[in-house]
Amino acid sequence: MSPGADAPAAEVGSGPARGKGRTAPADGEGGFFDPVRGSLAGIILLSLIGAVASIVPFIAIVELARAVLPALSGAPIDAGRVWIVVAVAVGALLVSFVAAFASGMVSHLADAELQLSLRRSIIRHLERLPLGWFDRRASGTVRKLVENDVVALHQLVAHAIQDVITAVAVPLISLVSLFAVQWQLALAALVPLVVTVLLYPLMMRGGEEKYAQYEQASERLANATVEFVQGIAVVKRFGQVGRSHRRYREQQDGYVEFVGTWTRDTAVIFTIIEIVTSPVVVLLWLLAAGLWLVGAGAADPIDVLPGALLGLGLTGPLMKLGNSAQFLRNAVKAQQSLTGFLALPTVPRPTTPTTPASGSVELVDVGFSYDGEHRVLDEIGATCPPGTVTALVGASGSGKSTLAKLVPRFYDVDTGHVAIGAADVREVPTAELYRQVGFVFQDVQLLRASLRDNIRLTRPDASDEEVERAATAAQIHDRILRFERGYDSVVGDDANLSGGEAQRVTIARALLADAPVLVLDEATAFADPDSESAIQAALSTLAVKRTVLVIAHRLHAIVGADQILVLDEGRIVERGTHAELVAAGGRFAAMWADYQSNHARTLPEGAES
Ligand SMILES: Nc1ncnc2c1ncn2[C@@H]1O[C@H](COP(=O)(O)OP(=O)(O)OP(=O)(O)O)[C@@H](O)[C@H]1O
Repeated sequence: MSPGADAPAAEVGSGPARGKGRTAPADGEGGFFDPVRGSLAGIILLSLIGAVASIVPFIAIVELARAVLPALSGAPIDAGRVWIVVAVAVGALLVSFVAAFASGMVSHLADAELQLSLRRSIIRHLERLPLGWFDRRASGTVRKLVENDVVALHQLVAHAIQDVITAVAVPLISLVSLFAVQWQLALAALVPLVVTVLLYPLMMRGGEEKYAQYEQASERLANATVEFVQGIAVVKRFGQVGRSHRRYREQQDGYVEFVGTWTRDTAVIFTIIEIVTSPVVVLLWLLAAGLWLVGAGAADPIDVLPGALLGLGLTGPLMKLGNSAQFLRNAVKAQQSLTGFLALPTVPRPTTPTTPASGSVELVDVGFSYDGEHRVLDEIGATCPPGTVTALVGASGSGKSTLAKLVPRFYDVDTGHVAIGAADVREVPTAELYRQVGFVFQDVQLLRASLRDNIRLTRPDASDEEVERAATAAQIHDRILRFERGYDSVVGDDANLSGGEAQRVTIARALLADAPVLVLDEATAFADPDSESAIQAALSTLAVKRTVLVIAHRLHAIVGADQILVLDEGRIVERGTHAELVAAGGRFAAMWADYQSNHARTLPEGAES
C-alpha cells in the first residue's frame, strides 16, 4: 500500500499553486509506512504466530480425545502422550497470549510513531506551501488530514492488520487441521463458510456506491447541523428559525430514510449470515454431520466432538473481516488524500537568493489567474518608490486583494514579475521576504496565545518594552491593560477582542516587524466607529517612512496617496494622484463623486476637494 504519485491531488485542492512549485515527494521522505516498516513486519509475524498458537489447543483436544476416550472401552492410556499433548496445549496457549500481547504492544507503539511522523510530514509540508493556499479551504482540509485521515491509518496499524491476519489465518489453519483429522467433517464445516462467501457479495451489492451515498448523507447532515447551530443567532434575529429548522430537519429525514432503506435491504442477508456463522449453529451442524458420518461408518466417534470444536475456528473470525474491510477502505482513502496533500506543490526556493536593496516595489507586466484559465490580473505595471503610498481602488472583484497578495508571495505570478528593491520576490528567501514585507489583511488571525506572544510573533526576540511601544502606537495598549492579566491574557480565554481590537493587535505585530514594505487592507469591516478611528490612527503610524500598498475602500483616506491605481477587471485603467484623477474626470472622478455624495456628512474637513 505504498502511496502512488498519481493519487488525486485535487482531493485536497491543487488550487493556486498548481504547476508552479516544487512537488514534494508524495509521501514525505519515502513511504508513509517507512518509519514503521520493521514494526509492521513484527505485527504480521506475531499475529501469524498468535493465529497458529490459538489453533494448537483445539488440535490438542483432538489428540487428547484420541488418547483418553479409548480408555472408556478398557484400553490402556498412554500417559506420556497425554502429558505431552497437555504440555503442548498449555505452551501454545501461553505463546498465543504472549503473541497477542506483544503484537498489541508493537502495533500501539508503531501506531504512535506513524501518527507522529504523519503529523510531522503534514506540518513540514504546510510550512512550505504558498500562503495563498491558506486563503480558502485550509482549516477544514488540514483538520480532516490531521484528525480523520491520520486516525484512519492509525486504525489500520492499531487494529486492522492483526484482525485481517487472524480472520484469514485462523480459518485456514483450522480447515487444514480439520482435513487432517476428519476430511468429511471438514467438508461439512465448509458449508457455513460457502454460504457466507456466496451471500456476502449479495449483501455488499453496490456497497461502494451505497457507502459513498451514506458518507454524503452524513456529511450533509453534519453540515446542516453546524449551519443550524452557527446561524441560529442570525436566523433568530430575522425570525427565520422555522425555515432554518425545516432545512435541518429535511437533511435529518433524508439521512434517516437512507440509513433505513440500506439497513432494510441488507437486513435479511445479514441475519442469515449471522445465523449460519454463529458458534452454536456451527457446532450443532458439525455434531449432526459428525453423528451422521459415524452412523454411516465413515467417521470415528472419538473425532466428532473435537473435530466440531476445530470447525468453530472456520467461521468465527470471518465476521471480523467485515469490520476490517471498512478500516481498510478508510485507510486507502486517507492514504490517497494524504498523498494528494503531500504532493501539493510547495513554494519553489530561490535559485540565486537575493536580498532586496531598498524598499521599492515594482510590478512588471504582471499577469495572474487562480485556475490557470481566467485571468484575474493582466498587464499590471507600476512602480512604488521607497517611502511612498500607493492606493489600489476599484470595484469589488477587480483584483485589488489579489494584486496586494502577490507582493508577500501568497501566490506567484503567471507572467511578468514582482520585485522588491529590484529583487524578484521569487529570488528572495522566505524569511528575508517576511522581514521586508509586512501585511495586515482583513482576515485577522490571532493565535490562542498571550497577547504579548501574538504581537511578538514577527520578532520573537523583541523585548517587553518594544512590544508595548508597538501596542501603544497601534492604539491597543490601553485596552490590553484593561484585561486582568494584561499582556499575558490569552486570546480566546481571558482576552476576548472585538474585530477592530484584533485588527489593532495585528497592526502592532506589523509595527514591531518594522518591515520597509507594508501591504495593507484598510477596510475596517468589523470595526465599530470608535475602533475605526483608532485603526485609522494606527495605520497612519504604521505607514510612516514605509513603502505602502494599500487597498482603499474609503476614498477620503487616500486623498494624500502618492499614487492611486484604479483597477477594473484585473487591469489598471487609470493612475495618478487624487487631484490628477479627479481633474481627469474619468472613472475615479465618478467614484469620488459617488463617494462624496454617500459620505458627505462623515467626510473629514478638506477632503471634499
Ligand atoms: N483564492 C481565490 N481562488 C479563486 N478565485 C479567487 C480567489 N480570490 C479571489 N478570487 C477571484 O479573483 C477575482 C478578484 O478578486 P479580488 O479579491 O482580488 O478582488 P478585490 O478587488 O480585492 O475584491 P473586494 O474589494 O471585494 O475584496 C474575483 O473574481 C474573485 O472571485
